[in-house]
Amino acid sequence: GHKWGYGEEDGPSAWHKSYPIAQGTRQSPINIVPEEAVYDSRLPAISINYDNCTSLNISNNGHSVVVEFEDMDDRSVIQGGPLENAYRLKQFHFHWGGKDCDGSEHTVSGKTYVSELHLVHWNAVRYRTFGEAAAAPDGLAVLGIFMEKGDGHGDLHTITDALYMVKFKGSVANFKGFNPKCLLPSNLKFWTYPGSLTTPPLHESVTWIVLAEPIRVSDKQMAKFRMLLFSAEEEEQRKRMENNFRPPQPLKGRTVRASFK
Ligand SMILES: CCN[C@H]1CN(CCOCC)S(=O)(=O)c2sc(S(N)(=O)=O)cc21
Ligand SMILES: [Zn+2]
Repeated sequence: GHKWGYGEEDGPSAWHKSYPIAQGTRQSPINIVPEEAVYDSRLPAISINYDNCTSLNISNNGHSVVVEFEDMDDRSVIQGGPLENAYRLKQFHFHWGGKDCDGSEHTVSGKTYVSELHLVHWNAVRYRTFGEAAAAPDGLAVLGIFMEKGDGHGDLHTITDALYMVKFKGSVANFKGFNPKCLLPSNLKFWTYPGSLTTPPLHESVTWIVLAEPIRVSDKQMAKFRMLLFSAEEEEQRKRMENNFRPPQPLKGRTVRASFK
């Protein structure tokens, strides 16, 4: 696909030139306004069943740091909430800022968090491949978890301690045996709305499930995310990987539902 990034020339405000869907009717992220969300008492709780042995590797794709999972069966799935069937865990990744004033993609009444974790799942019941699902209106379900400044998160260090291995774009390292269930907050109350990928190709294929309770990340842990690079080892200019977030997009009449009052 076409080169895109988060800089002045190739950043979110320019993406529409190569990806016209950027100006579509169900784009993400959005600003969530809790008072305007519709409480839906019929929404079942989210059910998360992740197997301990499906994580594969951690990598730097030049846009974020990504942990990928084996997804040839239903060992690690999310279901319930707004989802009609089980969706398979494919990967998780993060978005963050350069300083602590912003970094998350979704905002809550205009409040930004220092980072946002995305757990990406695909509908393997209806689609044969991830790529097919990624382009289908009910193909993906992304669980969004806000990360706020605080004392270090018990298990996040497993990830931040591995980031030195994937400093450069294109680097990959073994990362087996990691179960992201340990990253979830204690309360799984959520907002949900129909949206899109927040990076190109910006497919309008995501059922977003955004948890209301953030997890905590320490200064030291954030510093390790910020030592990652957008650039590959052989590139001259070394650009720090930070501010890899898209700002909120127009709601365009969509309803955000809440699983809680
Ligand atoms: C840098 C590219 N990021 C993409 C890569 N994928 C999509 C394209 O795949 C086609 C085979 S993805 O479905 O893994 C995905 S989810 C999110 S987000 N931030 O909305 O959770 C972005 C992306
Ligand atoms: Zn994301």
